Amino acid sequence: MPPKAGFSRAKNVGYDEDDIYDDYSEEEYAGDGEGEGTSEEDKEQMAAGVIKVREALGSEYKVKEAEIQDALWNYYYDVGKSVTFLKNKYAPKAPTPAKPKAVSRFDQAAGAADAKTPTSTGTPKAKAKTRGSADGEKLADSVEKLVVETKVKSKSLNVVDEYRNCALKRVSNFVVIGHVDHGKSTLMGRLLYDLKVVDERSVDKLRQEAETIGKSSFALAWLMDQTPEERSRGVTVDIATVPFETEQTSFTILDAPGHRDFIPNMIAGVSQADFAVLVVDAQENSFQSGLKGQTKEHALIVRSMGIQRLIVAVNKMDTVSWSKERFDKVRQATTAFFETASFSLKNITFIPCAGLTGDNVTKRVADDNADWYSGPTFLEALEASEPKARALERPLRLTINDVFRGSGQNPLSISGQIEAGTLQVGDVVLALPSRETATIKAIELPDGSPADWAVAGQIPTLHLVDIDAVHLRLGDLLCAPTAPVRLVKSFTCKMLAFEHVMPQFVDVFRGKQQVTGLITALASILNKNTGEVTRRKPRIVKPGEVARVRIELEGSAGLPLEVGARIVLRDGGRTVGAGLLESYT
Ligand SMILES: Nc1nc2c(ncn2[C@@H]2O[C@H](COP(=O)(O)OP(=O)(O)OP(=O)(O)O)[C@@H](O)[C@H]2O)c(=O)[nH]1
Repeated sequence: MPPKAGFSRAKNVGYDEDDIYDDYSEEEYAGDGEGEGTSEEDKEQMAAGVIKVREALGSEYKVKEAEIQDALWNYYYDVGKSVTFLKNKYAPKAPTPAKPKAVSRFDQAAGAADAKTPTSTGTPKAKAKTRGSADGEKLADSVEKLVVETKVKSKSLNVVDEYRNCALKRVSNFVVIGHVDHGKSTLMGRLLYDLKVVDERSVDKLRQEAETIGKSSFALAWLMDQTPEERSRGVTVDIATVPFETEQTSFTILDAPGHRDFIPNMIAGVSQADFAVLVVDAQENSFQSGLKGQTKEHALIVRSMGIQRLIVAVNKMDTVSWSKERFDKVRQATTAFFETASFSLKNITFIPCAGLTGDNVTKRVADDNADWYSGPTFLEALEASEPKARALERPLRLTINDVFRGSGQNPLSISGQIEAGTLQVGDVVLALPSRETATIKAIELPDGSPADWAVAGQIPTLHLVDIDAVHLRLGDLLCAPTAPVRLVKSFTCKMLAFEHVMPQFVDVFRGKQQVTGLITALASILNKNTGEVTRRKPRIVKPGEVARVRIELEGSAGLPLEVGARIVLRDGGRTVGAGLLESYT
């Protein structure tokens, strides 16, 4: 629907019109000459829209009529998008505790550094003063003083040397993506079963449980989907991280849900992966619905999050009698799409397999109809996938996947992937966005063994002290307090558009962290391969185009972002684009 005349675009989007509309004459912007007032049709649509939005919001949300109108106008009378936007903006607040908000220890430390006082945890400073420092400078002194307060002893190891001198197995993490029901969990369950990661008794138990609810084929999938909620619904609702080992490699599976409602979880999984396994159902009808659904969306997200290597498991081959023709068709149809999504075909391996029967998963397919296939098994393709280079020398960055209460000795634990740098017992880490510090009391590796240190690529469990659980949430970032990540409120990114993109509201995701933002300016369209500017100040970005856009985040918190960070933009439950942060202010 075209922009409607009679409302001032600038009134609720808050950007400088000149930035965007420089290229366009007044007439062009005003559409086809209906700029003088609101038409009857507009008024009717607006009135009907307001009623529908009010209904959808219910009595919980106290939103003024003018705000609803603004939202409807901004989203061209799309009720769904307006409701999502208003719900995000006016989510009912939890009752605030009577106690005034404590200043985080990080801010206290920053304040202390500013004041150059010798004590690290002295009286909280005025907010304005602490903020400046909390954004990254002058912290080293204060943080060192915080370390002194902890009772956890550090061995002060040179972790990079320790790592280089020990013969650790290669670490490789992969995300499993694909349309709902194409068999992701079953394939992973089969892999774990055949590699004897799970014992026969547990599988028998799951089989019996599955049979009692008449879904015996789900037993293998349940090895991956462990929570009771997931079992009763038969879908995966969060990222399951499951470690397993082969002779050469310590793998971690990041099993992401296929439903579109859970795409934010998938984004979080993808941002931690070295490569991706895309599971595609070989059957014609399912394959086609996947192409219209999450098969494409997931593959695009994966590519825009910087993943180059893809294993395409053409699954359920048993249901198509291991037909070479069917396999070739799936390969052809997906290859065409991968090329447009800027994948390099040399990095893509297609494997025909059947997770349910186990054929071509860890052992070669026995079916005579599959004589035509002489390529690798799924497991061999996993082994052949090189993990990304690890940034060991950079400051610590770890995204939290899980926060939980461990044993009595370890009342607060987190797990997550170290994206960059190293850590060791006794280290003080800074949590963002809470700006609280914590001390690492103990480290556990994915196989449950204790460790003195861990490095980029690994997904350790950290037992923490000197912090309260309220300061740590899924998706938060732990970083080196001496080199903190900035909480960014506006930035420029290079974005691949999945849908038409204009100046509009979007949900900005950094992994699982999410903040509402506004695309305030479309600066230019770029050549996909060279990055050169091909057009300045476009009015709209079309699906498949790469553009440089400016985004302002709402609220005061911001997102912890650095140059090179990958972000995903969603709107009303759809992924509209994904990008790479180029600069921020
Ligand atoms: N015949 C056959 N059925 C399979 C195969 N793999 C999975 N299935 C069946 O397909 C259905 C869906 O499998 P899941 O593994 O739960 O699919 P999923 O992609 O993990 O689904 P979500 O977790 O909801 O995203 C189940 O009934 C499986 O038993 C296969 O290789 N052959």
